Amino acid sequence: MIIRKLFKFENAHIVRGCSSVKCRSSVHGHSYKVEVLFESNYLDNGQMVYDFGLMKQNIKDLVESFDHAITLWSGDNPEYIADMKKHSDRWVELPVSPSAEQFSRVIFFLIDKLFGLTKTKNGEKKVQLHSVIVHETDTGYAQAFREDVYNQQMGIIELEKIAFSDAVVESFNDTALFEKLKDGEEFINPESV
Ligand SMILES: Nc1nc2c(c(=O)[nH]1)N=C([C@H](O)[C@H](O)COP(=O)(O)OP(=O)(O)OP(=O)(O)O)CN2
Repeated sequence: MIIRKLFKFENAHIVRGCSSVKCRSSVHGHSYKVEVLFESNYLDNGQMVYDFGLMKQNIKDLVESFDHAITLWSGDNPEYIADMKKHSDRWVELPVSPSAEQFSRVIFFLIDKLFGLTKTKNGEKKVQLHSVIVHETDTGYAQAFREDVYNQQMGIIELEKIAFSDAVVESFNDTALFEKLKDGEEFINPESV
C-alpha cells in the first residue's frame, strides 16, 4: 500500500542551461507542491502504514527549508551566488541545479537519510520511502524514485554538499536537525504527536 502526504513551499530559482529562455535567464519563483509517498505491506498499531502526524515534524521541516528561500546551484556563477546570499536571509545551496527533477531527487535524499536513522515506536513495519513528486506548476511535475536518487549520472547528492542558511536552520524545530543528520545520529519517534 502507498500513502501520500502533501507539503507546499514558495521558492525562487534560476535553472541554467535549460531550453526555456525565461527559466534559464531570469530569477523567478514557483508555488511548489511536494508529494511524499511511503509504502509498506504492513500496518502499525493504529492500522496505518505510517501516521501522517509523524510526517509533520522533521520531514516537514526539511521540505519547508525551501519555503520563502532562493535555491542556488553551487555550479552557478560565484558572483550570482554571493549576491543572492547577500540579499536573501533564506537560501539553500545544492550540488545540483534546482529543476523540478533535482528538487524531487534532493527531497527524496533528505527524507530517506532521515528515515533511515529514525527508530519507530508504534509497530510500523518495513515502511519505505516510495517516491517524491515535485509539482513546479499546475501543469508540470517530476517524480523521483530510489533508483533516480542514487543515480550518479543525474548528479551526486551528498549531505556535506547541501548548505542551509542560518535563517533556515533557525527555523527548524530542532535547530541541530541537519547536523544530526550529517553525523548519522538516531532520531526516535515520539509516542504521541
Ligand atoms: N522538465 C522540466 N522542464 C522545465 C522545468 C523543470 O524544472 N523541469 N522548469 C521550467 C521553468 O522553471 C518554468 O518556470 C516552468 O515552465 P513551464 O512548465 O513551461 O511553465 P508555464 O507556467 O509557462 O507552463 P504552462 O503549461 O503554460 O502552464 C521550464 N521547464
